[in-house]
Amino acid sequence: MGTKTYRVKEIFYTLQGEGAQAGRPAVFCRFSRCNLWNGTEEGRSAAICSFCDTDFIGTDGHLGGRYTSGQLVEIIQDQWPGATKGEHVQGKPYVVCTGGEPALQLDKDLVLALQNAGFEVAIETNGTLPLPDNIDWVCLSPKGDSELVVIDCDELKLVYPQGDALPERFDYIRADHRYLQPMADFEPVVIASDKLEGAKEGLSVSNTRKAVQYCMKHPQWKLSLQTHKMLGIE
Ligand SMILES: C[S@@+](CC[C@H](N)C(=O)[O-])C[C@H]1O[C@@H](n2cnc3c(N)ncnc32)[C@H](O)[C@@H]1O
Ligand SMILES: Nc1nc2[nH]cc(C(=O)O)c2c(=O)[nH]1
Ligand code: SF4
Ligand SMILES: [Mg+2]
Repeated sequence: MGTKTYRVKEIFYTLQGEGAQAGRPAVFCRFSRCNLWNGTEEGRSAAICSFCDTDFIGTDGHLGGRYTSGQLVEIIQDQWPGATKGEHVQGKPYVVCTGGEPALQLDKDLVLALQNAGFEVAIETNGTLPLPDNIDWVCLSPKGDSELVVIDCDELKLVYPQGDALPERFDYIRADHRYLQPMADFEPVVIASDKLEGAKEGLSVSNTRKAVQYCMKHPQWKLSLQTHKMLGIE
């Protein structure tokens, strides 16, 4: 029996840009592959999730590769200031498992290994696959008409507007926070970023307006802006 390896697109240290933890320093571990889109532009129109803003194919990004649990934990720990250098670790180390769809690969053992290394473990998931039950923070982001198996979460973060996934459809989901996140435009309109020239997508004025209006009419929903895109950070 071979040792299990995880396929990772990229690993980077930044601020969580979205939702209830926005502004919090975090290591992002972006797992390769998704079950709702094959990741190619040709495949986009036929995908269940057709508006994805992320390249999650392969293992060729920053610190990407195929890793055992031990290797992955070490690389993630290395990104946290001071964590492996015997210095005082400030703040609770925080890792966000994302992708692609991280639930295709993330398991209980890896979550536990990250926790044993001192990390609080978060996931960004589309909610169509079962999750390990020891994750500390679950951000559920439903897509189109896909069927959810995750119905309980810390935050529900719905990309808006989605014709097949109107907010009312998720009244039954238990969540401590409910966010609408404007769907990003693939022609960037306004972003206060020095990377504007190379940007493929950014904030959409009209989707943001629609989300603001919806939240003000239905105040159980709050607005989530992708602040990292405004800041020009990863
Ligand atoms: C790239 S996904 C990866 C994690 C997981 N597959 C999911 O969909 O939640 C990370 C987050 O970005 C959001 N997202 C993806 N494309 C977006 C877009 N065009 N505009 C706004 N948010 C988007 C997703 O809804 C999700 O909350
Ligand atoms: N800064 C930053 N915050 C994020 N929150 C969720 C992200 C994701 O792609 O999962 C993301 C991301 O890619 N960058
Ligand atoms: S489910 Fe998540 S990773 Fe997959 S295509 Fe949609 S936004 Fe992208
Ligand atoms: Mg992102």
